[in-house]
Amino acid sequence: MIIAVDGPAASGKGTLSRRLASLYGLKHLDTGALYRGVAWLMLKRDLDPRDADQATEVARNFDPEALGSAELRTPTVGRGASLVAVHEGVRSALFDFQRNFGLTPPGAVLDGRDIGTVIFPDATVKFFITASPEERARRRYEELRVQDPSVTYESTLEELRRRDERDQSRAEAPLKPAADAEIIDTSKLTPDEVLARASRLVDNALRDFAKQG
Ligand SMILES: Nc1ncnc2c1ncn2[C@@H]1O[C@H](COP(=O)(O)OP(=O)(O)OP(=O)(O)O)[C@@H](O)[C@H]1O
Ligand SMILES: Nc1ccn([C@@H]2O[C@H](COP(=O)(O)O)[C@@H](O)[C@H]2O)c(=O)n1
Repeated sequence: MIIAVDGPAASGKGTLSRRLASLYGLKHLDTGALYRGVAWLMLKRDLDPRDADQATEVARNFDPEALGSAELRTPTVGRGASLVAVHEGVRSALFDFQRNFGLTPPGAVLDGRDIGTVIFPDATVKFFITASPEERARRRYEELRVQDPSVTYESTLEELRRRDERDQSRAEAPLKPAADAEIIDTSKLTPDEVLARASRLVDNALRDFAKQG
């Protein structure tokens, strides 16, 4: 079983994905970490994430050690990730890794921006998790200010809007809900309520699958 979970930054897709994976005994892949990893490797080597050839080269020789970096979740790396993510070469270099991860038993929950539209258009169930920019900025600000007291809510909201715009308007695999995705707005829902809503849909899909035999 493949569960695709897409949505904008800080919408709660990682939280839901981890909980779905645990509930259904599946693996979980945060695909944003791959783009963050490419950006982090480039920044560490003083390379410009806007350079398509260099970004593609780094993605083709991706070093999984990057996924362990403590700097992966910083705003600078997040911004770099959305810059490397526009390059077609980077996206195709990361394609096989994501497909292979999902297709290896026992199946997986993958969260990102293009899982239901590009990576697994044939996913068993697809979700598009969203929330208002203000609520997403509030959540991200609460996380970031623990590490860096100089971060402000206003700068977090501005960066989040800029990232939404870049992710939605790029030519390659833009952020948008798959036509057959269930859209969940988490602005006024607790993580438990989001899980309850999502798992009802997964249970229905599993029931339909069992009936088909
Ligand atoms: N339904 C919710 N209500 C309130 N807070 C939530 C909810 N879901 C997640 N959060 C919190 O919001 C923050 C962002 O959530 P999460 O990391 O799951 O988002 P994300 O969409 O995966 O973000 P990113 O794309 O940047 O990785 C976390 O601190 C998480 O605990
Ligand atoms: N499937 C994906 C996942 C992520 N991206 C890009 O990476 C940036 C960081 O992602 P987070 O989920 O860690 O916030 C994101 O803004 C996207 O630009 C992507 O393109 N496709």
